Amino acid sequence: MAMEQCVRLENVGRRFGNTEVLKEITMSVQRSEIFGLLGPSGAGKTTLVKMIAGIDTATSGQVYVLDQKMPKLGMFSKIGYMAQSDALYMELTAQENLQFFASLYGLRGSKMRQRIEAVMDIVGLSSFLKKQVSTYSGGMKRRLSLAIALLHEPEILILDEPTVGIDPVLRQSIWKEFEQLSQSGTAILVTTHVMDEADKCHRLGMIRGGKLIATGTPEALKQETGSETIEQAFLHFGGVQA
Ligand SMILES: Nc1ncnc2c1ncn2[C@@H]1O[C@H](COP(=O)(O)OP(=O)(O)OP(=O)(O)O)[C@@H](O)[C@H]1O
Repeated sequence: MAMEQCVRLENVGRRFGNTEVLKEITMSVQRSEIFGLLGPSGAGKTTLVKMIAGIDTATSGQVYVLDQKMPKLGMFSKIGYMAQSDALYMELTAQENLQFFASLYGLRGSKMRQRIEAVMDIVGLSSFLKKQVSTYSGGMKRRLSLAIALLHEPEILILDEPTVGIDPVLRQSIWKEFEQLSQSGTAILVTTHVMDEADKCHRLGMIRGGKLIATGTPEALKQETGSETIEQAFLHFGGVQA
């Protein structure tokens, strides 16, 4: 059966002035797939996901989302994007934040209420709905940002380090939710440098110095390099012997 590609990158590059931050990235993310972008700080993960989300533009190559060339304005309703830094209105309550973003996505009335309830339940914040966001901890803000990205049931979910500052128990339940979303057809692209999260992805892209140095399932990447862990496999592909 042919796989349905939700995201497709062809020789994508990005430079800032004379600095080439991403080089000839070719990869794809399929429907129902959790694809992890793994790499050290500064590797280019955020730059790459921003181009897929349509908030930055490649300087070379092509980015397609659902067969549409990005950036494209109308695509924002199909994409849920959780940035690395939280874009929340601190002086408003969580509920007001959610209502604001829900209205941008055209959600109204009972559908809006139902989605707000559902996403706050997923991130374990239901009892904090009416609290002002300025009183939230860092981890709670991350969870609220994730709730916002899930509001409009996007076909593609792009999550830039979604579980930073989130405790292990909740992190596990959030990953279960990612698994469920993927089973219901959502394509999920997640950046991480947490190795145990990398193991939960269906497929990984290892990125280092702006280059995609390897792609494959966690198992295949380990096998190919004779490694016991993803970390060792990463070091191997990066030219460092563990
Ligand atoms: N607007 C910009 N202007 C100039 N350089 C930039 C800009 N945005 C990113 N860069 C550079 O691009 C490189 C990749 O940054 P990026 O944020 O994509 O890395 P990352 O892999 O997401 O890192 P982290 O895990 O720390 O978030 C870095 O060297 C960064 O300094």
